Amino acid sequence: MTTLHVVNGRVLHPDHSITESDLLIDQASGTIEEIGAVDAEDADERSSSANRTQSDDADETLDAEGGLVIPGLINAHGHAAMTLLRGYADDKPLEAWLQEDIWPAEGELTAEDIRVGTELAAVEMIRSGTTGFADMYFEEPHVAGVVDESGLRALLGHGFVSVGKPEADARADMETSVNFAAQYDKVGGDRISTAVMPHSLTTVNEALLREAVERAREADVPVHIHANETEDEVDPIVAERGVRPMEYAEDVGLLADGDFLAHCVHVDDDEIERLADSDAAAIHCPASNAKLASGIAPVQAMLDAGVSVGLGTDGAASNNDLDMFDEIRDAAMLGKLGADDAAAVPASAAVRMATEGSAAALGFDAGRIEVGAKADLAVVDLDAAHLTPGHDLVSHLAYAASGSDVRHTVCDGDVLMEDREILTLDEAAVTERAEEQAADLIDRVA
Ligand SMILES: CSC[C@H]1O[C@@H](n2cnc3c(O)ncnc32)[C@H](O)[C@@H]1O
Ligand SMILES: [Zn+2]
Repeated sequence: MTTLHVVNGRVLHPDHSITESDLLIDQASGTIEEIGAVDAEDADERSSSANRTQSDDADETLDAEGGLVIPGLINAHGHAAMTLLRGYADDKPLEAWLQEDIWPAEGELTAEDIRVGTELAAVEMIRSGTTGFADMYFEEPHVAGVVDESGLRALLGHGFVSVGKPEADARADMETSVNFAAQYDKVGGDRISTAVMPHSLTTVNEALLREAVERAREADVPVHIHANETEDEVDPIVAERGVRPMEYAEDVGLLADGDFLAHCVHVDDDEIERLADSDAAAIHCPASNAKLASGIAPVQAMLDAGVSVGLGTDGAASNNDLDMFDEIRDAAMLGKLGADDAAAVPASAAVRMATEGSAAALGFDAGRIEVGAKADLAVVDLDAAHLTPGHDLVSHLAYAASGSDVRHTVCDGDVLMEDREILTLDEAAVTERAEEQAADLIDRVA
């Protein structure tokens, strides 16, 4: 058994208590084997040696001295390759942003753009302590290649739309989504899983939506979709069908175990109850919802009702970064504003959303530091002025820390970043290539 020892740090446990503990990780299974109390003499000896050393029995050691070992953050909704469109179109509401800027640019995307944009996203995520993500986009086999190479964990799907397309093209798009999900689920291990991904309740027609859901059930994969993001998305459903979107979603077969719905901003009490009574999860995207002025999701009400809630950045073009620490803070801040209650969405709840909540939504056996769970974790360097004094480290995670405080990132028992150096991707080459590829894309759009 090859092992990774994470030593000398403090560990954030699932109940949010914190102890000085070491972790023993089995790299073959990628799981946490032991969480041990620290032997003081051992700790002194180890901290004086190199950061990650080959010990006598050939195991690796990762030094977390002065750091807090937390579950790797999980970005449960996004469009990774949209990093290439970061800052390309800002300060517009969703519909205008998509129609006037984003969709025309996406019309020019090549598979290579998507590969490069996803690599850029992977660098950004690893750097900021994100170990797992969901991706709804195009050319997903190329996204899977980047996931494989980067060492991250991901749930991937081809997003499809039917509006504005001939029926045959829309059907082919849906087939691509179903086929990708069926072929790539758990391909080469358990770091890659999939879902069928209709874009939204309003951009896919009812017949194709029903069929896609049925096909997802046959393939034994979940469905991921945007829902109730703006009022403009809710109103036509109410006008045409006389029911609100969550009732329509249930009617087409959605809200089953494993399904997850991005945004859920404009949900009324009945819809919150439907979500709570279902086994589906809502993915809160506070920064994107704020930037596009879509609204403030009733997150505390959803949590109170028992809805399973995860956290996501959405794409980098509506955020404009993939730092989940920002997202945690935004969830807490906007949760309070939305509920008009400073006690709403406390630090602990926001951190849980980005860890256990997102893991549960995506079906990852991660999001918690516990024996038997996947060894997906980040070490946050606490030795910084903005994280001093250390009265309450969960408060710091939510309100004071940022992605740049992450020192090490580990996924599936493998070290992806050590001492702020990414080991699985060449960061300088990725960013340089992304700059060129983005410029080339914009030239093609013009
Ligand atoms: C069909 S692949 C995914 C599709 O979604 C677009 N998108 C990005 N952000 C949002 C959002 O906040 N709401 C709805 N759709 C969004 C993305 O540009 C792709 O076209
Ligand atoms: Zn989205």
